[in-house]
Amino acid sequence: MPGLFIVFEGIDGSGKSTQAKLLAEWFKEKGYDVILTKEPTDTKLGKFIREVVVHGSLIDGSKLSYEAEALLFAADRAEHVKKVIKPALDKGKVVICDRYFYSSLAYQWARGLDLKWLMKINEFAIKPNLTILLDLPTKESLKRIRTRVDISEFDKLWDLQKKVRQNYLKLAEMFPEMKIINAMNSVEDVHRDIVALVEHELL
Ligand SMILES: Nc1ncnc2c1ncn2[C@@H]1O[C@H](COP(=O)(O)OP(=O)(O)O)[C@@H](O)[C@H]1O
Ligand SMILES: Cc1cn([C@H]2C[C@H](O)[C@@H](COP(=O)(O)OP(=O)(O)O)O2)c(=O)[nH]c1=O
Repeated sequence: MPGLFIVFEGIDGSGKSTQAKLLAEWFKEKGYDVILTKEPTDTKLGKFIREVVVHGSLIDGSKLSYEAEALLFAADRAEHVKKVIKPALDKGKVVICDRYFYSSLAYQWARGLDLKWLMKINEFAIKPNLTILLDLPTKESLKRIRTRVDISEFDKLWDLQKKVRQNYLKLAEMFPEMKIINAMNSVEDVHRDIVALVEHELL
């Protein structure tokens, strides 16, 4: 049986890591063979990206150009698809991924890069069976991650997150596999809504 590929997307603090873990547990309890993965990956390349791009440039633009950032995320994804995601799907596993190419479209588009170019450099990325967009107001997401962000960066992060949220909502109109879940509810209620969506769309 071919595997199932499920992706979580959303702005920082929308609950992706929390919900991805809960859904992986849910599948495991049903007897499925599940892998839980994320982007940037935990490889040397992914760690490099997190260090140089995410922490170096979350706000003010990194030492790297935005084009170079986009290509780095795409390079990490190429390795991820080829060495982790596709082999697991070929073995019939459920692959749950916290961020995927939609993050590149939403975030690098917000940096002013051309959407068509971003789609081109990610065209190798296999399409998920289901992409879950956890949507919530920027204000709430920033409240949830306030401990992670240096207070001096807050305003610029606010602007970026607002733009990224709008981009995600536009992407949801472009990609039929992307479904919107209200991330404002409690952890349990969001999980319940996600399970209902998975059962309706995939099982
Ligand atoms: N539905 C929710 N309601 C309130 N807080 C939440 C909810 N989901 C996650 N959180 C909290 O918000 C923070 C960010 O959650 P996380 O899953 O790390 O988000 P992301 O991976 O999207 O950045 C964590 O402290 C988490 O415990
Ligand atoms: C995968 C990916 C992430 N990103 C950004 C989104 C996040 O700010 C950061 C990834 O860090 P992450 O640990 O996912 O942040 P969070 O858990 O708060 O969502 O990198 C891109 O800009 N492009 C991409 O292709």
